[in-house]
Amino acid sequence: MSVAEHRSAALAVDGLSVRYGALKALDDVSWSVATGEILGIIGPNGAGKSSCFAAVTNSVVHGGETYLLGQPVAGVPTQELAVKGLRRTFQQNSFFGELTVMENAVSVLARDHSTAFSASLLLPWREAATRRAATAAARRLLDRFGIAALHYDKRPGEIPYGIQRLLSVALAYGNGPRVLLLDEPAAGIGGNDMRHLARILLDLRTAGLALVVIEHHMDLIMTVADRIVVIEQGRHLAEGPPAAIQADPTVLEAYLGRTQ
Ligand SMILES: Nc1ncnc2c1ncn2[C@@H]1O[C@H](COP(=O)(O)OP(=O)(O)OP(=O)(O)O)[C@@H](O)[C@H]1O
Repeated sequence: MSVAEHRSAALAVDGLSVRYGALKALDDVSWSVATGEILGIIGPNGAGKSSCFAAVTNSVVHGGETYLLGQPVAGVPTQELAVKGLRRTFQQNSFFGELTVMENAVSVLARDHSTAFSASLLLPWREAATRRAATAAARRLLDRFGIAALHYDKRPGEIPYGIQRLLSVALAYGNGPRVLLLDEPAAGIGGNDMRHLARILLDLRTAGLALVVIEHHMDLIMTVADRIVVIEQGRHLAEGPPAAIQADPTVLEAYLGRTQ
């Protein structure tokens, strides 16, 4: 990968390697995503896709370098990366199960705002105004992800599963990162929920977010991604636009062919 590519990408990873004991889960994998682009990452179960996200967010020991908005960030703690604009979701839904949907949204926005915003939540004379502002911001966040008001006062476990998946993405998005990594956002959903998710991903792209999406649902990823990286057994197998990937004999042999 050239120096120019590092500088122009929203996120670039160069030579990522991850080992779990004797297992080489990821071996010298490189890719990048630009602002306003959706990069899809596909590959068979256990190929090393989630390990990519773990390495990029510095939550696992790894080799290689990561550049966020042109700056090397390999040693930056995960929480600090989130503040710098790199956030992720996990395969499992992730929210506070005892809080309502609205309270979950308010709490991530309080986390993402400045410490002054969070501190002001504790000052009694500013509390009412701050809470109103926080609730209004949380409504805007939930609305952006198509989460209807009828769900606001429920706990996440009480809302339909498709909406739970969107809530996980909304909470990771918070006050708006520069790069969002989504690990199988469509896991366990289908039909209208999938179409809804696709629309939201395209809207986020239009708004200038860089998105990296790991996905097993080929319909979804081939529809929304601008470019696809294929990983197999920890290695970068292929890369290109969806149509080229779908027609690539190596990919068909290694991955897509097995699902047909
Ligand atoms: N914490 C861990 N400790 C040991 N081995 C792990 C760990 N996490 C992942 N692995 C192994 O590393 C390999 C890559 O796993 P990874 O989860 O990155 O693959 P994946 O492509 O995301 O798979 P899937 O599509 O099934 O989620 C697999 O063999 C997996 O069993």
